[in-house]
Amino acid sequence: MADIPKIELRGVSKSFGAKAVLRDVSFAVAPGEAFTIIGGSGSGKSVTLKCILGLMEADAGKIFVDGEEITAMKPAERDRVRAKFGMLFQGGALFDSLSVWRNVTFALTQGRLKGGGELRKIAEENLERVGLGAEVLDLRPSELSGGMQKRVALARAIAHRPEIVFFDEPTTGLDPIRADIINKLIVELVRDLGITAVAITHDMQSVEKISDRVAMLYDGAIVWTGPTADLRHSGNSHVDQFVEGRSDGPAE
Ligand SMILES: Nc1ncnc2c1ncn2[C@@H]1O[C@H](COP(=O)(O)OP(=O)(O)OP(=O)(O)O)[C@@H](O)[C@H]1O
Repeated sequence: MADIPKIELRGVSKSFGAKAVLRDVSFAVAPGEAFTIIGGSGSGKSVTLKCILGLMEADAGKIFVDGEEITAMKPAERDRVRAKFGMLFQGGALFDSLSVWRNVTFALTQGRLKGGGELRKIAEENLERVGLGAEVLDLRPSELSGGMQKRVALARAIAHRPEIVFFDEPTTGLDPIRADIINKLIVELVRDLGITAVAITHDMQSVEKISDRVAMLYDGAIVWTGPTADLRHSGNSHVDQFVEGRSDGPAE
């Protein structure tokens, strides 16, 4: 059982009209591993994530979660698998018409209806995990700073105890200090809750802090995969250019 990847993509391809945006993408993420997909703008990171989440259909290839092929599943079966997923959206995607605690417990109110008191308690526990106190429970997201909003979004992503959490550009819009705090929190949550993490980002600090392993997408294809420790001596010119943030190199 230990050999079954938590997530596996085999030969996934996707085109929009004549434009191939994913070309034969394959990778596997082990249980408990933190895996990050890097790549420049338009390289296909978001489309990869959307295919795994089932928000987009791949044209070819297979996607497996815990050894089950989700690309062959009926919608109800897919929902069962999707219940294992948590998601931290790029902008946080909090509902400003709802209080912080209602935002954190939003996924828990879908289907398994719990009483308000119980939900509030769950919100409090999860907010505590991300370093926020009970004083924020009744505030609206707009009353919080960007860094605090990100924490609330993190608390929401983990509140239903997902097995796999997807992080879409987790540090976007944060200054380096707050970005570092969020990166540390992600590392702690992944470790403490035994989560498998899949992130997409172009923030190198975030990549190095949160990932065990990295894959680089270039023009829709995986051009390198390896441990984070090898990123700075990958021997791959695309990775070098990305890591050093240079404008000269294979990517124009
Ligand atoms: N719904 C769509 N219809 C047509 N083209 C799309 C669609 N979604 C994405 N694309 C194209 O697919 C390519 C890959 O996009 P994607 O959003 O995955 O890039 P990305 O690596 O996430 O970039 P960024 O870092 O800028 O978010 C881009 O050329 C984009 O224009």
